[in-house]
Amino acid sequence: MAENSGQPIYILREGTSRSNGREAQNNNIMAALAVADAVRSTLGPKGMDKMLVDSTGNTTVTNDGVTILKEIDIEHPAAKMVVEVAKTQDQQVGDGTTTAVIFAGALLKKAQELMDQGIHPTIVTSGYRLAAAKANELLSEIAIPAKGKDILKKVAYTAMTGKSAGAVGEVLAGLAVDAVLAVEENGKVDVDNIKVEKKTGANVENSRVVRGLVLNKHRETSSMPRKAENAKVLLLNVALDIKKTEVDASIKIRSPMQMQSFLEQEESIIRRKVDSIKKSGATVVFCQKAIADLAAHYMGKAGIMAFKSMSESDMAKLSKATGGRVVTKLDDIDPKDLGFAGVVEERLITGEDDLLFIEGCKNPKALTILLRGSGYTSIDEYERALHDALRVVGVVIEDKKVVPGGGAPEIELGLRLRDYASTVGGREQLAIEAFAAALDIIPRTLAENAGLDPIDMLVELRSKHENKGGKNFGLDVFQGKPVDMLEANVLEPLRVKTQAIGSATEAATMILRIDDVIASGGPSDQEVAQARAAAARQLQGMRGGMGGMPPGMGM
Ligand SMILES: Nc1ncnc2c1ncn2[C@@H]1O[C@H](COP(=O)(O)OP(=O)(O)O)[C@@H](O)[C@H]1O
Ligand SMILES: [Mg+2]
Repeated sequence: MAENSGQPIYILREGTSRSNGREAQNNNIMAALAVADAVRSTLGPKGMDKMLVDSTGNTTVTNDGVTILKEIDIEHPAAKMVVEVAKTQDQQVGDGTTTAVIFAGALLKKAQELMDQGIHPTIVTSGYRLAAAKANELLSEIAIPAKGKDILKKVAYTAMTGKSAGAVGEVLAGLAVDAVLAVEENGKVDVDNIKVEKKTGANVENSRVVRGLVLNKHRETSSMPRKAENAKVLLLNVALDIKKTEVDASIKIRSPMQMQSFLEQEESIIRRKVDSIKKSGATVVFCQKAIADLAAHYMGKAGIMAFKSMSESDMAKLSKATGGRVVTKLDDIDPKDLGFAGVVEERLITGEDDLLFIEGCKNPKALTILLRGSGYTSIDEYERALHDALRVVGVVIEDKKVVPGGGAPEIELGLRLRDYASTVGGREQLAIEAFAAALDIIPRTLAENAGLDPIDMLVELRSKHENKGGKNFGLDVFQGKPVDMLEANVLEPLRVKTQAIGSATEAATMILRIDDVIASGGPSDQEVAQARAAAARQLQGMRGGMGGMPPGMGM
């Protein structure tokens, strides 16, 4: 509203809510803090789980930050920005989502304290940016070079502790490392090459990495063999039936002779198609299109296994795994286009279901983790744990750098950033110190969630880090004291920390720079009721000949 010769001017539609200045900032900070608080209790190996029940009654039991935040309906725009932090973290690294969110919350809380002391938000945000850039630099100094399967296993295990999968972490860590190493290509890892096939009905110890693929497919007829060894795999994108005519055509058959010759002709077409498959030497056929019964029959007689209606994505995976090329013409199939698999076999799994195993492939860049579990809830949480483990192992193979866990890097950064702050001076120094203090939220929360005294633990950790050789000390939540995290085998990818700090800072500074919230949004129930009442009043007024303007419409 602005004043113009005494008359108020309304520039916003009626019903628009607006808050500005400190009020807007406080509201946004409160909303963001609420998000951080929602996941805080899940941090670390001793974090609690949350049970999420959706509107259809499906339940998820999880301790995964991003899963929780994705499931709960969040409305507030500033809160959504914090949820985005978790999503970005998940996309970029696959772990550290809770850390990132809690840290964003801590940054905002510290910012609020500074603003209460009269420090302008722009000073806070520029101090935060300086601190984040310095933190990045310091982190690469703290980082430890990582090579070898052993370290990868430790990283995988660390990423999963705290998930319900903790007890089976060893099994899952082994699976994750084997799978990722198998798909690594020139130092790059695409975990999309790894398919996780969940199957309940057995313990997780029965899970395994299938070097190749596991598909939910069955051979066309039972006359085909169940198993093909040293299989030559043909990937076909041609239908194995009679070509349908493009236009509607009908054939008039006037005599049994004609019928006979018509059928013979059909048969010979199909026979020719199968013959060219036989000639190529293929013993297993995956066909993206249809397979006529007669074609299946001939192939069965020739000892060829065949599968129809394959999806395009399965064909792509098959091509990657077996080294075969998808063939679109049946004449003169080049034997070089055939893929290879040691075994293709339809196998019974726990007596309930047949699955198709394609194993021992020549070039197993696509593979499957056959994940077993006794129940749907637990197997889903194993899958989430495995998802984190696959990602962090891939990240460490790519970056070759790890940092100790248990709050060690946060404590070390906190100390070093305080030193750095004094070199910057001025008011920004206060913001950098606040950033350093905000980092304490990680070890503090780890301690709280383990039922330990956070103040004592922070003091002990800091004194370790102030001594020479103490930079890798983190909180061992099981022993309840600072321990060298290298010796405790608690290791995380460097990228988990750089990403968490980077995106938390970005979200916090973005939220701090907002000083005006103008929300038009859909009306709330209450607003709808108010609007109805106003309309009724107006109508009454008109009937009474008063011609009243609705409130807020005045010029
Ligand atoms: N065995 C352990 N001892 C102490 N801290 C651990 C251990 N395992 C993991 N952590 C710490 O737990 C934190 C991660 O907790 P987690 O619940 O997985 O949240 P996030 O979603 O941030 O990954 C990290 O700070 C990590 O170093
Ligand atoms: Mg984690």
